[in-house]
Amino acid sequence: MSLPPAVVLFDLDGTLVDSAPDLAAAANRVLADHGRPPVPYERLRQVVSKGGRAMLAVSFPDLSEPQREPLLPVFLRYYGEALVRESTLFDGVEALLAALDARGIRWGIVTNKPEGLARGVVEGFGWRRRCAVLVGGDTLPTRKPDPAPLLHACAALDVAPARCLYVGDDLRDVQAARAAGMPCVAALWGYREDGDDPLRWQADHVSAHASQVLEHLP
Ligand SMILES: O=C(O)COP(=O)(O)O
Ligand SMILES: [Mg+2]
Repeated sequence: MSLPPAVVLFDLDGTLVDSAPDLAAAANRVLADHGRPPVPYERLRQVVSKGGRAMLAVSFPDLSEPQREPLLPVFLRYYGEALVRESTLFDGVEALLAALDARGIRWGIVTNKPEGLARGVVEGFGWRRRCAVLVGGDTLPTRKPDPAPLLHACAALDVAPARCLYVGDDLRDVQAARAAGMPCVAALWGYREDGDDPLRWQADHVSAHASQVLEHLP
């Protein structure tokens, strides 16, 4: 009996989309509102895959977490106003997605970005019809590193986790995949802070370029 076809699930920021320019612009707009100078782009870029709260922590290190919390909806609103202005695809991503489509391999997105914003990015890159499933950070009560979003995507596509491959650029992506029983690839082309070492994340595979992902299909 042949195996059912594989499905590839992707993290969004730092894996498919280099969204750092638009997210950094939103963070710097919040800083400007408070009369503060912009934070260097390279510093903001490092923490994009750790989410909006991490970007605000880098931007307002002197504020406590509760003090920063009201800034999050403002940051997300600014980002939503300019979602795919400067964001681009990482090298090799479009070719990878085209190869998956050509082979009839379904692919989808499981991100911690709020679903509405993620949907806007999907629309912005013209993927609406191609992306088989989209799970955002607020789709369910829990998000990565919890495995629930990955399992939700599997259920939506009626595929077993073991027949999927999850590709992500952050430790929590690998943790979520492992907890879901899903093979995973750590994407070395994504966002990292000094001290983050994807080779120690216990991913099944690490890839330096999107073109290598196909080699790891389950
Ligand atoms: O918005 C975030 O928290 C990061 O998004 P990601 O999960 O697509 O890297
Ligand atoms: Mg990411």
